[in-house]
Amino acid sequence: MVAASPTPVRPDRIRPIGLPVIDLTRKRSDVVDLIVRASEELGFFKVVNHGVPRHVVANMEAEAFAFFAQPPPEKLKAGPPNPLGYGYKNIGFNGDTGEVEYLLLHTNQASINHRSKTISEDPNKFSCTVREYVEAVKDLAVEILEMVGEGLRLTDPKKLARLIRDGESDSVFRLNHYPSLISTTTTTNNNGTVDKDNNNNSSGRDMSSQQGWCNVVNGGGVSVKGVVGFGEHSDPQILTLLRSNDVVGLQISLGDGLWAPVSPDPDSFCVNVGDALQALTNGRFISVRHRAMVNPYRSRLSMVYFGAPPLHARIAPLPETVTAQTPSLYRPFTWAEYKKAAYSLRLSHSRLDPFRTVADFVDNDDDDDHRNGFHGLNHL
Ligand SMILES: C=C1C[C@]23C[C@@]1(O)CC[C@H]2[C@@]12CC[C@H](O)[C@@](C)(C(=O)O1)[C@H]2[C@@H]3C(=O)O
Ligand SMILES: O=C(O)CCC(=O)C(=O)O
Ligand SMILES: [Fe+2]
Repeated sequence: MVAASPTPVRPDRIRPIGLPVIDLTRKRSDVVDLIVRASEELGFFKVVNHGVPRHVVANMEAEAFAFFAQPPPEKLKAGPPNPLGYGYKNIGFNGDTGEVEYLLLHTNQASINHRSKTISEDPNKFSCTVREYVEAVKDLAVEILEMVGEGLRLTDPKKLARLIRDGESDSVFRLNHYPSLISTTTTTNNNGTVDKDNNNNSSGRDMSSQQGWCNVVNGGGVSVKGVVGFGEHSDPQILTLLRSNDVVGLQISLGDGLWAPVSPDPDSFCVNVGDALQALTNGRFISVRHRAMVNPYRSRLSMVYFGAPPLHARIAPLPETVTAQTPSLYRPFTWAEYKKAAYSLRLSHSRLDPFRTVADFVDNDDDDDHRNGFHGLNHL
């Protein structure tokens, strides 16, 4: 019997492109235009001079690194994720995995206080640090959404921002740690002497396995290997604000197997349009597909705020985005309904498709057809 040859996987290609960086201290009307343009064209931009105090970010980063540096038994006390809590390698409930460990928290203060008890030996300090960070980043997300409201010329320009400002908002906060592939690295410190960096692979797992490796062709057309930390997906919420340390890893999908690396800048925030904002804008803004790769040499830490509406909030295309030429693409749904559907699907799935008004094409089965332009018929 002849063994079937494996289906060839088209290698992903890396295409470095200039991604939008928006200085929030520029003239407001310019900032509004730049935000709208980036959200329409890519669903992604970076913001600088954002006003989130440096010490707030530094304190959060220190707490996160301290947590992940602990031995596995200590970290496991904060798990398993339900989906909140400490998780390691498993993402969601449907078999997705990645070379990542994480803490997923609800931004509700009672929930943070409760979770902190299993996360830190000084739960008060941990919960205060998270509260300060989440408040500051939420204010930034509110500011951006108010500008989106202005840019879209909404009759109530603050309508979008109110969804995440609401005391009952279902926003979540995630700390992702991508240990480097080597457990001990040597670096040269300021004195010119050599340091051993043991903070890198503290997950206690065997990182030598080749699972999760994929072929990647870089800009010069040379095939290199990359390890996926957090696989391709879009974020379900309204707006995501991500800050990472100065280690490269985040990539934005340009479609067709092309990936744009995001250069790391600890002083900026990356902003992703999420699925809910794509629906609210009737498809005018794009919910960006992205992924995170593991850096072979240095551990990467990302701190991610996902701004979401309250569970009972109704999501439907805003009337200002629906015209005779651009009829409503999505049926109304509540955030609770959307979240439930999201958790029933795999990470890479197109979660908005089942909410489209028109009979459409989706490919939410487990093969790789969506990468080849094949689509199956959706609920007719
Ligand atoms: C596989 C899954 C993990 C996820 C829930 C889901 O079923 C599909 C979406 C995933 C995602 C991506 C963005 C955020 O990191 C996240 C918290 C979210 O809201 O949707 C995760 C979910 C998760 O890890 O629990
Ligand atoms: O860590 C990153 O850079 C990406 C993480 C991410 O996309 C997520 O947590 O949803
Ligand atoms: Fe994401």
